[in-house]
Amino acid sequence: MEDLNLTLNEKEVLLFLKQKGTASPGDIADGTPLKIENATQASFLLEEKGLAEVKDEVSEKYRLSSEGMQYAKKGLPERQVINKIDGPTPIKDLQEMLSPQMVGIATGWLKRKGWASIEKGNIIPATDISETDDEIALAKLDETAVTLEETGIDQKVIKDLVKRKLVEKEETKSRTITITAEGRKIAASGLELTEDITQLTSRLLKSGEWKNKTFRPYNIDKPPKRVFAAKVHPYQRLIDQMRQIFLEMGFTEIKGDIIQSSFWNFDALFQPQDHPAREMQDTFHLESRSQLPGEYLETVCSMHEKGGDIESRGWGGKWDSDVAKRNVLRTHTTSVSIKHLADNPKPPVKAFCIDRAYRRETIDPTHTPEFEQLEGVVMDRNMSFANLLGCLKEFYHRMGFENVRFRPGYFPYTEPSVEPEVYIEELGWVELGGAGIFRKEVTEPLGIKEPVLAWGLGVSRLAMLRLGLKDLRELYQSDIEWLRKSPVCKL
Ligand SMILES: N[C@@H](Cc1ccccc1)C(=O)O
Repeated sequence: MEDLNLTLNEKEVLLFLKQKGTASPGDIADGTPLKIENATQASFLLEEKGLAEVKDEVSEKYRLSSEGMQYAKKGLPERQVINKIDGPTPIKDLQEMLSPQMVGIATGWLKRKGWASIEKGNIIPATDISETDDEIALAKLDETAVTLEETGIDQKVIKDLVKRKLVEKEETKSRTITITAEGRKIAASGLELTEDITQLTSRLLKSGEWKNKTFRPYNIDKPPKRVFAAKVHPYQRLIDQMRQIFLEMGFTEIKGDIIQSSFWNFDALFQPQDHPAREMQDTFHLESRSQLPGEYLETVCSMHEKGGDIESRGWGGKWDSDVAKRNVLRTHTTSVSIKHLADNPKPPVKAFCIDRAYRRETIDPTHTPEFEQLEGVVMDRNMSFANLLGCLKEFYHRMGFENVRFRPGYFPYTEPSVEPEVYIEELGWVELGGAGIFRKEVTEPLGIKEPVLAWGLGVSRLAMLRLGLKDLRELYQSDIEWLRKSPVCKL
């Protein structure tokens, strides 16, 4: 006998079917020790092995509605009307005899069936008013549901009766299991109601029971379940790669608070207090307030109001320290850079920060209110604009972008300012952030004497390009199929 590894339940079902040929799961449950669920499950397994066939059918049954029951007894409204008259009769008289409602229903059908015509408020009966199919059908039905085959009623006739709400349709699902020729062969080949042992237990060994048991052999043809190895999220992998590049270029990683005072997020960066980026619609403002760093208050205030002691006119107007105290979710990681510089005003400083920033953006395929930035600063004697461009170029080269260029840009805190762009096949030049040399208006009030190169690069943009995504949101949604498909590396 071919080894089919039948379970005890499958054997039960097969032996039952051997006698009955065809049975429902209910029949099997009645005739074996199995529950309906187990009988069903075993039947499907038998089907997979070609020993049985499972068939699901929906059968339609019909029964009279309560209205239908009444008419089956007294006749359809049109029949009741026609029975009451033997010549032209005023509708009004009929309405009194029966009911206005009944006559209302009847008139339509009288016309449709050609049993009567209606003229000037009179019903004039026709000569031939023989029994119609719907009446015959009505007489055959009652409150127990039956199939059309059982009654011989025509499909079209029953449909009309259902539409008239005189008959109700009931759908019942039924499942039958039929043994196949192969199944019969197996069932007849001395099938025993014992189950193969799949696990050898210490109990079986100690008692010696194992000697009389049959063991299920290994099935080496069965395809194993796919396993998915754990891996680092592709976005995290890219972030780690960027981090690694800056570390290798001799930078130190810095971290800062997500909640920043407006002072560090805006004022220390010489952003005027009436700058539109500070508005509610662009920035997440918090109710809490921060203490301001006393040592820089006067210098920053003076820089904003009149340009401090340097050759600058400042923004003019009054600088309000209460505005600077307001907390925000950092709108850029530049707040982390500037605080780090204030804390470390002596050269050299070479630091980067790769972290989240927050802006009030309407979410769409290219905007999310949370996103990552790659921020960096270099402060040292004789640092030049050329050093800045070289540094960024080097980073992008190491990321695998060959063509890098810089377009003039504007930020309130840098001069000159540029926007680095990389060239992507199919897309052309893609802008990837901002960079520049911090203005004296930024560095002076914090006691920084050397030039500072600074940049803030978009990380998620770069990730979209590298991972071939059309929608930024995929980076944050953990779509399991996408994650499984994304390669760990490309060769
Ligand atoms: N903070 C800027 C980027 C930037 C950082 C540093 C210098 C110049 C520009 C931004 O978020 O877009």
